[in-house]
Amino acid sequence: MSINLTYEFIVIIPAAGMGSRMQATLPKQYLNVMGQTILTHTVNALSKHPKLVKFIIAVSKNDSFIHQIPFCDKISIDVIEGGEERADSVLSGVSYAQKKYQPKWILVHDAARPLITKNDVECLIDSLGSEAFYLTQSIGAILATPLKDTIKKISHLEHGIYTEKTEPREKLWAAQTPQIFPTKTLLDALYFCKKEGLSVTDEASAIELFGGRTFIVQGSSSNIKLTEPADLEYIKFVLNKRLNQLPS
Ligand SMILES: Nc1ccn([C@@H]2O[C@H](COP(=O)(O)OP(=O)(O)OP(=O)(O)O)[C@@H](O)[C@H]2O)c(=O)n1
Ligand SMILES: C[C@](O)(CO)[C@H](O)COP(=O)(O)O
Repeated sequence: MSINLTYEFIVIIPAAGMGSRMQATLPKQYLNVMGQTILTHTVNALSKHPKLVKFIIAVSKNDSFIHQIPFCDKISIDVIEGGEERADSVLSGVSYAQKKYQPKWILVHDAARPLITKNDVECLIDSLGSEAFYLTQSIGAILATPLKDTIKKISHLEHGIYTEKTEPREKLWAAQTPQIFPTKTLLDALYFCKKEGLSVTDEASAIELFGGRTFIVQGSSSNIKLTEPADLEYIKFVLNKRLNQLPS
């Protein structure tokens, strides 16, 4: 498959988690909603954007589900082995993509975020060519949303936990995915964090620890990550509305 790596993009989809917080009988990315797995909904949602042409799905070593999923033939998928932590799965995916396709840019999107929209992906990709991206000297971009609650930094004592002074809410946003970075830089940043034993929960954190800056694009509050049981009810509700084109 030839990929026009100037105007087309590859997406790493970390899907090797166990979904322990979900407390389900199978990993949450394989839970069935309206006849399709969460992972299928996520891949289908991403594939609505014409510039996303290759999906590299990182699954756990003993995954027995992925090859039973009937993805649409038009969607080009490579399946690789993920790792112990999310960052390891992303590192495996980016390393594989770099070796096989040498893409200039790479996107990373959680399998557990099935409500991503074509418009949000478009806004993220478009931001790379914006004056603001250039003027902020950013090297990549992420979707994120402003917080609705006041966030408290905590400290622990044996008697309980208490609050510490923290940043004002206006300066704190909730990161989502997709996150997009130059492939080589992201690969170097993830290797650096791995080598230094620095635990990161998203790609932007690795880039920041590696000395880079990340541009923020406001995403949709509906682009939640399936984490706990209550999230599944919301995802079912939104998917049902979209599939039945009810006004949101
Ligand atoms: N070793 C891991 C851990 C997580 N992920 C993926 O990273 C995404 C976000 O991670 P998270 O929501 O934490 O998923 P889990 O680790 O499965 O959830 P939990 O922490 O509740 O076990 C998910 O799509 C998950 O499949 C991964 O590819 N490899
Ligand atoms: C990448 C992410 O979805 C951004 O909010 C989040 O960090 C994933 O965290 P998790 O603990 O692996 O779910």
